[in-house]
Amino acid sequence: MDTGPTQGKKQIRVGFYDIEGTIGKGNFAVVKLARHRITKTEVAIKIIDKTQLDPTNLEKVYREVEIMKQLEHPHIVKLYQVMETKNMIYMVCEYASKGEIFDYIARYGRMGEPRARATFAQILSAVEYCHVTGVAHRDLKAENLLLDAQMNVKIADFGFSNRFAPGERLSTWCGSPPYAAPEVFRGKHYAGPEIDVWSLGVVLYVLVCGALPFDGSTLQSLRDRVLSGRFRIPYFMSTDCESLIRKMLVLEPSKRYTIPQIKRHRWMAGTADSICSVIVTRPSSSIQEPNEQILRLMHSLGIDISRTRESLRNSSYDHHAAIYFLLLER
Ligand SMILES: CC1(C)C(=O)N([C@H]2C=Cc3c(O)cccc32)c2nc(Nc3ccccc3)ncc21
Repeated sequence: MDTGPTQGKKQIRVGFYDIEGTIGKGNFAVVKLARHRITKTEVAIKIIDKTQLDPTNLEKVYREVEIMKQLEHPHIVKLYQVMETKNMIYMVCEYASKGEIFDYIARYGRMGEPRARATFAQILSAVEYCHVTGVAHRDLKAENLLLDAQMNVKIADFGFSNRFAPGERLSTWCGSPPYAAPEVFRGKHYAGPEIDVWSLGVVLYVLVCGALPFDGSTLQSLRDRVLSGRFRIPYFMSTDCESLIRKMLVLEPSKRYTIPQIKRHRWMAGTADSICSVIVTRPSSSIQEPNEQILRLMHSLGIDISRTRESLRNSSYDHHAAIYFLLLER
């Protein structure tokens, strides 16, 4: 019994993690703030009760895990470890301590365009990386864009994401209505990236205006607004910003800007040199070429690094991998 600083209050533990609080609750999942007992790093653990899920939603959870295992980018929440029991799945993830961009804007109001540009460039590099990796997020919205302690963007919640392949069409209705593309409202089939671009257009509008471009008191009135493709441009929005948003919120998917076109737009000028654009062209990862310095540090902690190498190679996402990723973070 740990009678240390908690003065006898029972520390709840999951694996090597001490639970410290609750960050959020979903219908079949709860997200807890926790701390790794060895590295003392804060993490966010998404705890899913499998017994509450029907086979379709269970399949979606496993797909989310598989997709998150594949993604490694500075502006995407990192998955460190997966633990599974008969009834539960525990996804140990990077903790974005400053919460949702949505709440940040609700509290501090719209961002000035320079701030919005820097934030949007981070979001864009993460989404481009997903598309290059063959993944469409499909639920991009201000509520899923988190901020870490350094105010960097961390995209969360790949619950709706899916792989897309050129030529293949997806059809599931997903995402949040104010961010959903017209073709999704029309129940049309779509490839994937172009509905993320529409949502990015809505996100950029929200960052700059602090309000949604399309809204409505009923789903029907919202749908009509989206399908009209008309939205208000406030007096304070620059013409360059308006021009970019109008190229993303295009009704016809084939005429909508692609991410490379967005990056070249004059409103985005000056963000191309950010580190992330380098990573997209060469998606190297610390999984394929483990960081030898971290392995040496683990060895000095008495941790078996041959087990760690094997765990990284097999994408086991077990305790060894978690310690490696957590030490890499610092
Ligand atoms: C594991 C993971 C990725 C996750 O599933 N959530 C949940 C939980 C709350 C929530 C939300 O409010 C919006 C999106 C995702 C989520 C996380 N929340 C955080 N930070 C946070 C901090 C203060 C407020 C909200 C979120 N970091 C990592 C995650």
